Amino acid sequence: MNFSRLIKNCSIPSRWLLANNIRYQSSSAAQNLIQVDINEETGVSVVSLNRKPVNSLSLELFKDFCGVMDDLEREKVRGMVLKSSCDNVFSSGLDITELYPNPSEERFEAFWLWFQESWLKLYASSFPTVAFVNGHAPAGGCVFAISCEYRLMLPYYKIGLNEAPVGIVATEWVMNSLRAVLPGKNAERLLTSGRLLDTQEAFDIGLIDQIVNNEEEAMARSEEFFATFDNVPKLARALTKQVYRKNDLNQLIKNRSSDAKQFLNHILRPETQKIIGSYFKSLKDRKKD
Ligand SMILES: CC/C=C\C/C=C\CCC/C=C/CC(=O)SCCNC(=O)CCNC(=O)[C@H](O)C(C)(C)COP(=O)(O)OP(=O)(O)OC[C@H]1O[C@@H](n2cnc3c(N)ncnc32)[C@H](O)[C@@H]1OP(=O)(O)O
Repeated sequence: MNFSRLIKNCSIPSRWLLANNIRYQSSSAAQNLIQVDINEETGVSVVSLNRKPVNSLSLELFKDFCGVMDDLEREKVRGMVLKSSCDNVFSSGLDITELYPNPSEERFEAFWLWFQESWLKLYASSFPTVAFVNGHAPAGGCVFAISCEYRLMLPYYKIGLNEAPVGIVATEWVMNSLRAVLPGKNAERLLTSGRLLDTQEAFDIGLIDQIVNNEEEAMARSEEFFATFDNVPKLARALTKQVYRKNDLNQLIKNRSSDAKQFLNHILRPETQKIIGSYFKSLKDRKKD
């Protein structure tokens, strides 16, 4: 695969307003990896990640997610609630089988570029976004949540960026998304310790905005959040958000290719493969105990 062509096809245009230049083709219509439900009355769209059993994030899921985001931009939805349709898990993060054992360069580059693209589309979406964290949200799952504008979470689950203990160094755009939600000191501690916080701890440090007890409450709180923008012209709101987030977006847009190469080099290092391998084995072994 020609890497520079792939980058070009995936690139956000220089205006960095999001792009319809990626031709979206559902990679997995039969698998239905993302479910979308638009409420015609309220204009709110509920997007459910649906890759059983734990919403691990694969290349196909990222592609489908980008397609859904393009559709919602075209539909001019009033707001989006991102949730999971898996029991107890919002998303278990990147699909470890995309990282281990020794992924092919071609697959990995495509995987990483669609991950970047998913983040760009979510982080710069013109419509307001709420993450309803209705299950555990480690690593890449937390990245999805912190890229939204508002976070609601059910009690007794875990959220955080546990990349470091898994042998992965979070990339700068992920760190920037966290810094946008948490004051510097707490963000750095969360990243360097890789600690997963329970719902109450996440609320106490401001990683999530509200604790909700069920989906009904989550939808009511989301509606309240969307209503705060009802008297704001849509374009002014969208541009304000995008200009506010411009530095974070540009950091990735300018470095997409090197970001992907750096991550691939890091993942393919024998020491990294060894750490991810034993982590993955421990996940599997947990079940046998
Ligand atoms: C130089 C470097 C530059 C840049 C680096 C950049 C960036 C980083 C930015 C983002 C990076 C993210 C990295 C990741 O996301 S790595 C993934 C990390 N995820 C985790 O650590 C979570 C692992 N999973 C769990 O803890 C539990 O599964 C969970 C609590 C989510 C759910 O528990 P539950 O008991 O309900 O289910 P399980 O029995 O554990 O799981 C069911 C089966 O699913 C498999 N599984 C779980 N998670 C994953 C995964 N992430 N990928 C693939 N497979 C996964 C699990 O093994 C079970 O499989 P079977 O045993 O049934 O075969």
